Amino acid sequence: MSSVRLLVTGGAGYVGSVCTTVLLEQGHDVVVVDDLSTGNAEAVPTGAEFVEGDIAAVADELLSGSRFDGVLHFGAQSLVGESVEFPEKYWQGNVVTTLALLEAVRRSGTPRLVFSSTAATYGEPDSVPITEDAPTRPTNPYGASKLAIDHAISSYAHAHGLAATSLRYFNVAGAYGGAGENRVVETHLIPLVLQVALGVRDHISVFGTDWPTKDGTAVRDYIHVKDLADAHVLALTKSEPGRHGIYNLGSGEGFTVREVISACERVTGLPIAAVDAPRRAGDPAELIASSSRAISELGWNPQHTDLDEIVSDAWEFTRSLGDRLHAARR
Ligand SMILES: O=c1ccn([C@@H]2O[C@H](COP(=O)(O)OP(=O)(O)O[C@H]3O[C@H](CO)[C@H](O)[C@H](O)[C@H]3O)[C@@H](O)[C@H]2O)c(=O)[nH]1
Repeated sequence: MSSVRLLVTGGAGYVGSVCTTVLLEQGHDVVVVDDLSTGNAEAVPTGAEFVEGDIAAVADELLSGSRFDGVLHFGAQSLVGESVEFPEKYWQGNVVTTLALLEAVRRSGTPRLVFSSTAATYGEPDSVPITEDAPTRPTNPYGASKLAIDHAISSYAHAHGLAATSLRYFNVAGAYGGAGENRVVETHLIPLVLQVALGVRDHISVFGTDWPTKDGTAVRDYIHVKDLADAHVLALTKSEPGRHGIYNLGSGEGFTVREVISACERVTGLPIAAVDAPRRAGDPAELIASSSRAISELGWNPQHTDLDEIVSDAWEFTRSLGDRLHAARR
């Protein structure tokens, strides 16, 4: 793809910052917009122009002010447990904000949109691996809000000729180009387990040990954030006006929570204390992706599917945070 000008929402967050790094490496011109409600200004990669602000408030002015070739929309509220407790944050922060962004895209005639959708749109699957034709029955407001947005994007694509793509991420992990998982409030399994290895936390809670899985703990499909970023670039290149492509992105292999903890022990060479805990509200038992549509239609070719490699990159990043993590937990 020759050099293009792109607006990245949520570019101070984990996935958004890694994608921005990859887009900059490929010579594209990137403007990041982020309200820093969950991201860090220092995560915005050098070389990107940074606009601090609420996406809904600034999108119209930004997109109509100068021509953009596309928008990559990462900015979102994305914690399953929190969405059960505070659904309003998800309907407002995800759906209302994205509707404002879609209107700004339509009014400015911006031709392309890539949206961060999620495995949570499927809910508890009838069978795995999950294809894009599986029923969408989200089990939490987070997944429901992302599904509502997917529907809105479809109708905008069909009515207004937008070239749109929704990428349904499974469990993103790992690090790339100095960017990794570094949230103010961390709830994700791999960074938390690695914080135990680093001595920042004394144990990891295992949410649910009575799931119908091989060791009773929940199964997830972990995808390396660099492979995910590559899929975004392909989505920009391959999307067509008036069409909304939906693609699952995972490695196709499921690992239980206990297997992830073992991988972290292997990679770090350190023992990790785990304590059994009740199930977390809104969690499904097992999520494994079929990414065959992304592979055949987008030409996606994931390079980092080995769990130990994903954990190893995450560990390098977690160690680089070192003292700052200790200070934050004090
Ligand atoms: O301290 C913890 C944290 C997590 N888990 C378990 O580990 C698994 C993975 O949990 P994460 O919080 O790391 O990830 P989720 O599967 O909840 O969520 C991920 O997948 C979702 C789709 O289902 C969304 O896309 C979300 O943004 C993304 O982070 C789950 O079974 C969870 O219950 C624990 O046992 N202990």
